Amino acid sequence: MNLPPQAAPNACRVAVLVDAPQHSGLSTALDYLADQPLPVGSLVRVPLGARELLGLVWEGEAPLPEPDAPPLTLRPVSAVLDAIPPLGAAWRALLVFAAGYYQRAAGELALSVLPPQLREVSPAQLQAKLKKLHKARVTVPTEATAPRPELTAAQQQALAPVLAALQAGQAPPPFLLWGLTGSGKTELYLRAAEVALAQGRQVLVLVPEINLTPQLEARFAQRFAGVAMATLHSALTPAQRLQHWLAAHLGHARLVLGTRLAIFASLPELGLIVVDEEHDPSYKQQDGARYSARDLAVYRARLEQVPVVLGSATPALESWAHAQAGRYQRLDLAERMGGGALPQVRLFDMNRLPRQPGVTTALSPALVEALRLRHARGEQSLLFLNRRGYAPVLHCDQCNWKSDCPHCSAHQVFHKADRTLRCHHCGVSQRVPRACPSCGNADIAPLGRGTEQLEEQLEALLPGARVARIDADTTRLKGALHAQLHAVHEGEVDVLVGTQMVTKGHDFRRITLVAAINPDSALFSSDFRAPERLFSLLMQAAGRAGRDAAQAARSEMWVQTWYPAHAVYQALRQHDFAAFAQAQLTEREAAGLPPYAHLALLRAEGRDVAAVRAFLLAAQAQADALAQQFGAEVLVYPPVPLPVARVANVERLQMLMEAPQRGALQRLLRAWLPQLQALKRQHRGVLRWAVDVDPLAI
Ligand SMILES: Nc1ncnc2c1ncn2[C@@H]1O[C@H](COP(=O)(O)OP(=O)(O)OP(=O)(O)O)[C@@H](O)[C@H]1O
Ligand SMILES: [Zn+2]
Repeated sequence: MNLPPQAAPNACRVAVLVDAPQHSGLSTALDYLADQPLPVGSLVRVPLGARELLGLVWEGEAPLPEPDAPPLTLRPVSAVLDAIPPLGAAWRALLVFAAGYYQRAAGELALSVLPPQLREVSPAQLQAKLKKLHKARVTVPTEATAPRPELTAAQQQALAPVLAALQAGQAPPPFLLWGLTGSGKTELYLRAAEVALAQGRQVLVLVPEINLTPQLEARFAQRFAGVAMATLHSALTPAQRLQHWLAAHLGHARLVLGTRLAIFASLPELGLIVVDEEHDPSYKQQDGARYSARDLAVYRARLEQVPVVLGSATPALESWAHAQAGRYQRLDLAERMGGGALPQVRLFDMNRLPRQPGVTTALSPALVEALRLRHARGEQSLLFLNRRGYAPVLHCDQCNWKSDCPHCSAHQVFHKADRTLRCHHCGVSQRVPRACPSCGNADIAPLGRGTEQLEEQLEALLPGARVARIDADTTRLKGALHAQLHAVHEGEVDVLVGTQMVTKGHDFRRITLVAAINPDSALFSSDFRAPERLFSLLMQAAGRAGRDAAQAARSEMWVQTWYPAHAVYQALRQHDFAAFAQAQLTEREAAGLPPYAHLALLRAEGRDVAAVRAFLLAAQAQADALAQQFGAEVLVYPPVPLPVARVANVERLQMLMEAPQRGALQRLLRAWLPQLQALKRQHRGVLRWAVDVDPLAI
C-alpha cells in the first residue's frame, strides 16, 4: 500500500472523477487522499489499480474526521497539475448537464473532451508546455487585411438585437439567424465577435466540418488584427490540440474556432457563441457520449448568460419550431449580398429521356448541353453526386453475382483508379476479379454510378474542359483538399464533380451552374429526417452558384430526378424553406415525431443476431415496466436491425423509445441504465450497447 508515512496536518479526502464508463460501475467520483484541500476542477494524477490516470477533482471534498488517522483504504493523489488554473464552475456545470442528459458517466465524458495529451503529462512536462505556449501556432494576425464593409440595412436590422444583448450583458433567448446562402451571415458573426472581443470576452465559433475551419479562420484573421485565435478539431496533432486547448483555458486565445468538440473548450471569459450551419448533422457526436454540440451551445449560453447565434439557410426543424414558438428569436436575412438572385432551379424529369434497356443515364443530353454552354462562356459548373467510387456495385448478368462485402450487409464499391473493390463500411479492400468469382463469366459490369465515373464521363463528353473531382478519395492526403479548392477558386477548373463535401460553405465565385445528379434515393429513406436533410443539402448546393452578384441572374441549379413532383423538389424550386418547414412540421406533429416528441435509441451489437435481439427484448420489458411504474407516456418500440445491419461481422440492432415529454424520457433513462448494466452481464453475446438521446439517424 502506497500510504504517506504520516498524513500531513491538512490531509483531506478529495473526490476525483476518472475515466470510467457508465457501464463499469465506477460512475461516481472516487475518493483519494491529498496533503491539502484541492480546488474543485483541479487536474490531478491518481492511481487506479496498477495504473496512474488523469483525474478531475470534483465536488464532495470533505476534511477527514480525524486528520491524523486517515482511513487505510484511501490512496494518495500522485500529482497535482497545478500549473494551470482549475476548470471553472461554468465548465463543470456544462459537463454535469451533458453527462446527465446523454446518460454517460461524468468522468468518462470529462476525460473524453479534454485534450488526450493531458492524460500523459506530468506536472513538469505541463510546465514545459506552458513555457512553449507563446510559440504555439495560435494565430495572431498583426494587420487587418480585409476591408470592413458597410452593413446593409437588412444586416443592421438582424444584428441589432445581438448587439443589444451583448451590451446588456445578459442572456436573451437564442438567436436563430436565418439567412440565404451568401446573404452575409458570416459578416454578422464577425460583427458580433468584434463587439464581444472589444468587451474583453472570448468568442467561440462552431463550424460543422474541419474542412471549413481554415476558410473561416482566414476570414476572422483577416478581420481581427492582434487577436489571438485558436482552432480545436480532431485533425490537430495531440500536441497542437493541447496547446490550443491551453491557450483557450488560460485566456490567451480570444477567439476559438472549432468543430463539435470545441463546445467543451474551457473558456473562462466566454462572451459569445456562434454556431454556423446549425442544422448540420455533424454537430451530433456519433459515439461515446452522443452529444449535440448545437444543443449544448444553447445550454451553455444560457448557463453563462451570453448570447448564442445559430445560423443557417435551412435551420433544423427543431430550431425552426423553437423560433415559431417564440423560444428562439429569429433574425432574417432574406436577400443575397449585392441583390444577387438565387439560382433558378430546374427540375429535369428523367422520365422524359427515351429508355434504352440496360442503359442508365446519369447525364441527360440537356444537362450536357448546359455544361457545354457554361464552359464556352468561361464559367464554372459543379456536379453534385453523393456517392464516391466508380460504381456502387459490380454485377454479373449471367449468374447475378454482386460484389457483396463478405463482412457487411453492403456492397463493395468499385474503385476504378486503383482497380479495387472496397467496402465503405468496414474498409476491407480487394483487387477487382478478372471474371465473375461465382460463374467465371468474364463480363462483369459496374452497376450505378459514383463520382469517379461521372468525372470520366464528363471528360469524354466535354473535350477540352478541365474536370476535377473532390471527394473523400481525392482528399485523403494532407493539404490535398486545400490545393484542390484553391484550383477551383483560381479558375483552373471548368467542371467540378464532388460529394456533399463541396456543397458546404465554400465561397466559390465563378460557379454559375450546379447540378444534383439523381438525388432521389433520399426520398425513400426510412429515416423521417431524410427529406429535411435532402432539402438543406440541395439548398446549400444551390447556394454555391451565382455567388458573384454580376453572374447571379443567369445562374442555375439543376436537379435530375425521376420524381419532379415530389414536395421536396417543389419547395426547392421556390427556394421556399419556410413553406417546406411548415409542411414537414405539420407532418411530424401528426405522426408524433420530433420536435413534437422526444426520442432515444438503445443500440446493441454482437456476433449473433438472436443474442442481440434477446438482450433488446429483455431491455424492452424493463423499459415497459419502468414506464408503467412511473405512469410515464413512454412508448418502447420492438428492436429492429439498423439500415446496414451487419458491419465487420457484427450484427447491429436498435430499439426506439418515444415520449411526448423530454422529462419523462429522461426520468425513465436514468432509472433504466443501472438495470441495463445488470442485464448486459447476463447477455454475454452482446459486445456493446449504447443509448443515444435525441438520435439524428433512425
Ligand atoms: N455588408 C456587406 N457589404 C459588402 N459585401 C458583403 C457584406 N456582407 C457580406 N459581404 C460579402 O458577401 C459575400 C457573402 O457573405 P457571407 O459569406 O457573409 O454570407 P453567408 O450568408 O455567410 O454565406 P454562406 O451561407 O454561403 O456561408 C461574402 O463575400 C462577403 O464578404
Ligand atoms: Zn464490409
